[in-house]
Amino acid sequence: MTSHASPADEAGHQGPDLDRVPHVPVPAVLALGANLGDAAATLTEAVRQLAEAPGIELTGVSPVAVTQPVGGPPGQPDYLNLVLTLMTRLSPRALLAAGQEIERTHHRTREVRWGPRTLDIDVITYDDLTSDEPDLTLPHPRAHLRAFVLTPWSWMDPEATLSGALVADLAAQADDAGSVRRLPTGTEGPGS
Ligand SMILES: Nc1ncnc2c1ncn2[C@@H]1O[C@H](COP(=O)(O)OP(=O)(O)OP(=O)(O)O)[C@@H](O)[C@H]1O
Ligand SMILES: Nc1nc2c(c(=O)[nH]1)N=C(CO)CN2
Repeated sequence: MTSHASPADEAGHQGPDLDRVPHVPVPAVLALGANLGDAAATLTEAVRQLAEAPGIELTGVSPVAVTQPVGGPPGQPDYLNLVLTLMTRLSPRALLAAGQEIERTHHRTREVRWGPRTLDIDVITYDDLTSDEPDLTLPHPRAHLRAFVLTPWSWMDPEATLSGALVADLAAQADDAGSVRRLPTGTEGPGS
């Protein structure tokens, strides 16, 4: 565990320093989603890009989930989702930026909130850091409600916890629990 607290600023606001580079690698969890183009190929490539990114060492790749879209415009294709665990020497914001850079290489655009996308990479947790900053809220503010994140995470690590709760329990309680299924074995995908 590392301390990320920064001194209170002039307004008395105290928050984590999201640009702080850790002294030792810290654990983090990322969630990936894709529902445009060849989503399986995109996820495979994105996992490879993250594995090769400086300052990131992947420690786990979940099986791929086929998930019905949550929110956003109607008529979107199903998503493929997966979760990665890693150790990183990057600061929280640098880890977010690394994911966003990879999104850009897959021509990710941001037009409609929760609209279809070639690739989305969310930072779910970074060490034990909590942040209310709009550009990087930690843990991810909606992850605990999303079976499309929680279920593949629990497949990979049945003991995983998020903010003190068992991820598998949160997955079972999520509104979208019934619309997440495992990509059939033998299908192309980074977790297969
Ligand atoms: N934990 C986080 N992981 C990724 N982005 C975050 C996080 N916290 C805040 N953000 C900010 O959210 C902004 C919008 O991100 P994005 O376009 O990926 O949202 P979304 O995937 O459509 O929706 P959601 O945030 O519900 O997953 C980003 O510019 C980013 O700075
Ligand atoms: N099934 C599914 N639904 C979503 C997803 C996603 O990755 N999978 N991402 C969203 C915004 O991040 C909104 N809705």
